Amino acid sequence: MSKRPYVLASAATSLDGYLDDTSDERLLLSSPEDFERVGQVRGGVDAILVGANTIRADNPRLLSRSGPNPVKVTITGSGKLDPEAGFFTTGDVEKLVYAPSSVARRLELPATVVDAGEPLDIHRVLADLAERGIQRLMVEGGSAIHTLFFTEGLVDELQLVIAPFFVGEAGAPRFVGPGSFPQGRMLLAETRQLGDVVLLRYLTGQGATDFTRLREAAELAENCPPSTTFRVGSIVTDSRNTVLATGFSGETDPHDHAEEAALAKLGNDPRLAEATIYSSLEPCSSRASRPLSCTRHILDAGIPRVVFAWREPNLFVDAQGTELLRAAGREVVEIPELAYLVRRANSHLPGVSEEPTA
Ligand SMILES: NC(=O)C1=CN([C@@H]2O[C@H](COP(=O)(O)OP(=O)(O)OC[C@H]3O[C@@H](n4cnc5c(N)ncnc54)[C@H](OP(=O)(O)O)[C@@H]3O)[C@@H](O)[C@H]2O)C=CC1
Ligand SMILES: Nc1c(N[C@@H]2O[C@H](COP(=O)(O)O)[C@@H](O)[C@H]2O)[nH]c(=O)[nH]c1=O
Repeated sequence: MSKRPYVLASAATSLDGYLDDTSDERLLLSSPEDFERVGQVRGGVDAILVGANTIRADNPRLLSRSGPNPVKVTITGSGKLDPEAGFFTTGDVEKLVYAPSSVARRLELPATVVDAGEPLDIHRVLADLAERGIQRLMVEGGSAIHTLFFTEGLVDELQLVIAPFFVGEAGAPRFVGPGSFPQGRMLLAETRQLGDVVLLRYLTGQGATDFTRLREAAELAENCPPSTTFRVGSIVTDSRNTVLATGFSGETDPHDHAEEAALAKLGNDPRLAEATIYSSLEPCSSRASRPLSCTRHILDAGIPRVVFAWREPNLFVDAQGTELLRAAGREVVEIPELAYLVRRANSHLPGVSEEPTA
């Protein structure tokens, strides 16, 4: 399977599940606080995708409110896009238009037009985005686009905002249309009130797997003996999410780190070439008590994916595990929503409490 970006679907709906009404005016569903949040989420992704109809209906600019502006992406079957639309004229960023081969050939727009196959193949679009260095893609809709991404099983995370009113118009676009959607319940990772709307953050697929396994890894730290350094838990899984080994700080010796303890149980296991290592704390990059850091152990074991919750604060050393792993081409996923569990397990350390401000 070809690589694709992490896909974050984002939508605001009415109580009865509509994305918009039937008027020509764009319907504001989000509260001011939520529009601010959406602007910040845009600043944290590499690219943002909307369907051609949303460009025609809303004339969005798709700019961030903090951080760099993301690359703008759209897909079209007809090629009917106005070169004067805000999508093309705002933001000093690359604009990508994916179209079927027959349309891409003749399309002239102030953007990079990409042939996406005949008919357009959404998997090919995502593989191309990954090749262009897009690791995190925000998909803002509309209805046809959300339906396509969900029914193709291409969503890792959904950020759904519910506005406190009804639309009630049969012709208005729903969040998604009919289709064959992935089965099973998504994992509710967060709820948040923003003014008079509520944000529901769901994880699916790999996102849900990572969240669940990392929480289990963090809970393993409860086994650590009393310590004057970090209390960490780690789990190594294979490509099918089967647990290969677990470890925690101080497991067999007071100097053991969690990742080191887990990896010591696996030797040169060939399954490590497709494994994921979960560690509640970012893997260490230098050590006083042992010659090899956990980052070095992970690199030497050939593990391609690392998932952690809490960036190592510079209490003892200048931590660079994430940077070193990424520089070596390893995928590093940070899930800061679970960092509170790790801070709680380490509240014996100076300046650390469950709250992020400490
Ligand atoms: N509340 C919210 O969060 C949001 C609301 N919206 C609302 O959603 C509505 C738009 O939704 P909708 O009408 O469903 O349109 P979309 O924005 O989902 O765009 C649909 C268009 O995308 C292109 N497309 C989709 N799938 C394919 C495919 N497989 N191959 C080729 N092209 C494809 C087609 O473009 P073409 O026609 O050019 O061939 C199609 O008409 C608007 O009213 C907008 O305001 C939009 C985003 C967010
Ligand atoms: N109406 C609506 C959304 N609409 C989305 O925002 C896009 C326009 O953003 P901008 O470029 O900043 O003008 C629009 O095209 C659509 O994708 N989003 C939301 O979070 N909440 C809302 O209520």
